[in-house]
Amino acid sequence: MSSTCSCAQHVKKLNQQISVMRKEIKNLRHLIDSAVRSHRKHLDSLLSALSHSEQLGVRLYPKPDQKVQDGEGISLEEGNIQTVPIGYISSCFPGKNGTPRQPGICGQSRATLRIEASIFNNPHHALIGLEHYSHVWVIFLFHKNGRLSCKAKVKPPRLNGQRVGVYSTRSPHRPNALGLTLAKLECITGDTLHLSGIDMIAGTPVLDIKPYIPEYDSPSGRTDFGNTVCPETEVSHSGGRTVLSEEEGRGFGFDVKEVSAGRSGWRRGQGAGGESTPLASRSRAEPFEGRHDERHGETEVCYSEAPPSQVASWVRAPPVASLAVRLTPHAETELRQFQPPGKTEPGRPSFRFLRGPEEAEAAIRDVLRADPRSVYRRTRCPDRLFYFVLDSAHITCWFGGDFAEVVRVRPAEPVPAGPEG
Ligand SMILES: C[S@@+](CC[C@H](N)C(=O)[O-])C[C@H]1O[C@@H](n2cnc3c(N)ncnc32)[C@H](O)[C@@H]1O
Repeated sequence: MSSTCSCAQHVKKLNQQISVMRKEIKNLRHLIDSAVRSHRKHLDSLLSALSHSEQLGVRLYPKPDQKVQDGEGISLEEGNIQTVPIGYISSCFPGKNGTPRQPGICGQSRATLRIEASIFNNPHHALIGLEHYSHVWVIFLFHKNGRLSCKAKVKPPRLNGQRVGVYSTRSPHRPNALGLTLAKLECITGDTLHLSGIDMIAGTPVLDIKPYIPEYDSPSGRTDFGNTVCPETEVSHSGGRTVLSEEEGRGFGFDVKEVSAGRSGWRRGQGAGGESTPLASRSRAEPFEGRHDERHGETEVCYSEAPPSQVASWVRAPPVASLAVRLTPHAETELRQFQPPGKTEPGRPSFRFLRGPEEAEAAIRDVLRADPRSVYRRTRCPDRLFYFVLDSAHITCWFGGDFAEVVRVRPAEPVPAGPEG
């Protein structure tokens, strides 16, 4: 009897211990789950930061609470994409120094883009029909930005230290670090695009290519914009509206007189309560005078004939002047030593992209005319020598008040081959 009793007690005790252990296991599971979740979140943000900057093609794992879609866990609907470069730029600019700030600065700047075989079974098939276009949009990643930037205001070099909103500029330092360049399509050979007028450094990962179609992409090529001045184009508002005082306007280079003369300016399309003024529905062809409102210190200006598009005046009339460029006779002689691509006379360097010393000289002049120095270099250390590499030439120059002089042109170190080349 007593042995049956102690046995039952023993079983009861064991059951109690098992139930305690079950609870502990459950708690541990909870702890492990939440640790995994938080590590995943951390890992996700690290991976997305990496994928934004240098580690292209990194797969984002599904978030713990996110539905797995297409086996990838990446939701287009939430604005997430997995970027895979379709190719890498090979360009005559191996580094950022001296690379034009916009494609229009240096028409001779050349590059090639080979579509990766890993993207399509037949990469050249993806280019069929593109030969009918003269220009292409290149969408790329600023992979050499160093770190991601989320600053709302930036200081574009053309504004010489003044800050403006990042989205009013083409600064490389922006969230998502995407660049957009309109390049000339020289020709296509197989799976490779030959481009000119570029502002991308060698090794730039390209995410997409689209044909440039003025009928779609340029307001002057489109008819669907109609003849009205859209209220959204307004810059000057007040009371729930953005106010740009005359002084601020001038700070950014707007000039009322200039505007009245119909050359450039900003306009206001709505009244104080947001109601449309006659300006908002004014025809492009109708003349309209610039006005200054003394009470509010605001300026309301309209083009005498509204152009198809409007551009901030600092783009066309930057506070930084362009420079006169000259080469010393010694530098000129050194430049003449360079041969066009494919020529291999012993003892003389060859270009990889540029067609010869004349084209290189034109490119050097274009690059320097636009003053490629950072605002810091220009203002804080103007007397320092400036170096940049153009194709296979290493250029040394110095800057005076309103000129740049090339003093030396030497063969550059060979550029490494592969995606970075
Ligand atoms: C001002 S951005 C403009 C690029 C493009 N046209 C745009 O508007 O998006 C051009 C400058 O970006 C820099 N750059 C070019 N390729 C880059 C890359 N892959 N990574 C980081 N910076 C780059 C060069 O210094 C170049 O002068």
